[in-house]
Amino acid sequence: MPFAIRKLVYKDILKIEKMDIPENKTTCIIGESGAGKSTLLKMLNKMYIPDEGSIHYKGTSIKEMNPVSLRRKVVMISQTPLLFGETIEENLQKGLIFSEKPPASQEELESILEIVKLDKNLETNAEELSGGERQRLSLGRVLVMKPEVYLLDEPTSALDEETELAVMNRFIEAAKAHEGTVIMVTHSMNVAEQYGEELIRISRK
Ligand SMILES: Nc1ncnc2c1ncn2[C@@H]1O[C@H](COP(=O)(O)OP(=O)(O)OP(=O)(O)O)[C@@H](O)[C@H]1O
Repeated sequence: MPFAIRKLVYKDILKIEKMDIPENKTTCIIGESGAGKSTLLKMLNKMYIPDEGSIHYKGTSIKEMNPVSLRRKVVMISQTPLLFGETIEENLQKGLIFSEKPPASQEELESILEIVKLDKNLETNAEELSGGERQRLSLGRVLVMKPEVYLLDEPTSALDEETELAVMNRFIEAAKAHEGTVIMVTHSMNVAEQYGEELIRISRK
């Protein structure tokens, strides 16, 4: 059980009595706009600290954990894709630098671009990418890191339905190949129904 949440309160935004998120599975978080879905994800990697209650990661309270080491294991993609360098290659390698891992080979990076269906060269300037392409680059960047947990905040919101389903299918398969846990906020009932092994609905407090 990577995450066990008990009696959590955050401002007047979130109140969760008990929530368990399973390991090596895909959990989809759904709920109306403003319900607190992004807030919950940000608590799981200690970007926000609950006012009350506890969050345990693999049996240890995250209060006791160093935020940087937690974020190397529990990696987040924000709702608005961020760029971390000039070229696609720099963006893909950035997560490895952050987690102090050796750089990936060109072949590995090219296979990651295929998984996320980003048909571009590694040398392409990332500034040229569209919103949907940047989302796929972000998915690629976290996939290269092979973290224990992926926190994905609407990772495919800018993609058309067909591409969204194809990308998530391949992403989840790749994450599971190294025993990753995927926790994803999504507005897409298609994605939630097809890939959510667990479904958590958040409603306004
Ligand atoms: N740091 C903060 N301080 C105060 N209020 C906040 C903070 N972060 C978010 N909120 C508020 O908390 C509520 C929940 O926001 P959150 O972004 O978690 O919702 P969401 O369910 O992810 O919404 P959406 O689906 O629209 O992205 C919103 O009303 C938002 O304005």
